[in-house]
Amino acid sequence: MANVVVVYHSGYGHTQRVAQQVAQGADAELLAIDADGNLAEGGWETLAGADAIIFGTPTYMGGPSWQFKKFADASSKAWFSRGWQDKVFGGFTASASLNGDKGACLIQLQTLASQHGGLWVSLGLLPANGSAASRADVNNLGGSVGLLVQCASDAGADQIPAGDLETARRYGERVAAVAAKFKG
Ligand SMILES: Cc1cc2nc3c(=O)[nH]c(=O)nc-3n(C[C@H](O)[C@H](O)[C@H](O)COP(=O)(O)O)c2cc1C
Repeated sequence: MANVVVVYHSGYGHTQRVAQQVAQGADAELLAIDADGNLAEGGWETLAGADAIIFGTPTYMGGPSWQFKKFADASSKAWFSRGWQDKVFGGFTASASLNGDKGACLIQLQTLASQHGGLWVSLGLLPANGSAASRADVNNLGGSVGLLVQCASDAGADQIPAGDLETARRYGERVAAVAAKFKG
């Protein structure tokens, strides 16, 4: 079994709930980036030992939160030593609007993984985009690069649509399965 770590920032709990779903699917360890953009003691060592790393951030102003970006910039230490080379990577983001520029945010996560020489895992699920589709369906937002989650701006994390939560769980499963294949 692969060792998967979900490292995420969440300002108001939405991304945290998604991270929990992804971690459940992947049987992964959760690693929070705090409100100052830092990891708890031992966090970098945990990431160094991972077979797969899944990045999570809310979309703020069309990109990752500044706390996530601080983490991303701090990961340049691992970049210098190629510490994350050939690890498996995935990523997700949550935002309030149906579109909300989540795609632009995900591309930044994919680029971060690529800077590290990682192997990016796509969402791998067909979109539910027929006329009968609803927000209770898996991949109703029609993502492909990674996991997209939407929750209304006045709704709490407990109101994230069921379809998005199930999509999150399945994406976690997929990243873990890919990582296990590479581990052999
Ligand atoms: C500073 C800020 C910027 C935001 N920018 C966007 C945005 O660009 N697109 C969008 O759809 N939602 C945006 N939102 C809404 C959040 O993405 C959304 O509420 C998300 O669920 C918050 O996740 P969190 O609770 O994990 O922080 C923004 C919220 C904040 C506080």
